[in-house]
Amino acid sequence: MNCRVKICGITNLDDALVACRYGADALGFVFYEKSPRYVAPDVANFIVTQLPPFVTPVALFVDADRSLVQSVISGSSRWTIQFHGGEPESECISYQRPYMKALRIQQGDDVAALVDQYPSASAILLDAYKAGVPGGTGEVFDWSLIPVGLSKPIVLAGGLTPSNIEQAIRQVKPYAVDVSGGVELSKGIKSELKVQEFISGAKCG
Ligand SMILES: O=C(O)c1ccccc1NCC(=O)[C@H](O)[C@H](O)COP(=O)(O)O
Repeated sequence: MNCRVKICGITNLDDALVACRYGADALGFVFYEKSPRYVAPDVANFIVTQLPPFVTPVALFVDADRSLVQSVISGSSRWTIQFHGGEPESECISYQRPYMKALRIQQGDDVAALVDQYPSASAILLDAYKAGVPGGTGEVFDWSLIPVGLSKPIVLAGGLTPSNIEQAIRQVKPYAVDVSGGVELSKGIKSELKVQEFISGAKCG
């Protein structure tokens, strides 16, 4: 299948290097202080200096202050940004960095129309909607809501695990997949075995 893989919720160097060793294409760092996967900007920027080439670090924000976004991305030219709140396109584009916009999908959504609101995005991440929780919910949404022929590359997220990743890729055919809770031992700490199984399922399944 050879789908690209982003491992999100990286909080420490060991987990970052394990994910890279098994073939992760991107690593996500959560700069949302209410998250159990929050990582301090200086820790994340240190981890970025240790990453091998061709692995993209992704800085995840939820309706963050401009000063926070600027301070994180000024630490490395390698950062791609993931906006996981209600940020409009005008805000996302204003940092002049490649970005993904996360959309939290629920029944009744017109996914194509939502995607079309972000013509400047590199990709759109589709995650499960859960009231009061901006992300990392561990919940799967109804993949049949995703139409074929969307205008942007799609990163599928939400409740993915080593057990459902092959089915997800077969059904949705996304550009990439994104996982956090499904490869954890505990919140913010990754399981080497689950990371290995997940990436192998996404790339070889
Ligand atoms: O992971 C978090 O704690 C988080 C908090 C606030 C906003 C987004 C968050 N994570 C976003 C991600 O990119 C997750 O990978 C995505 O939501 C899927 O999470 P999961 O269902 O646990 O795989």
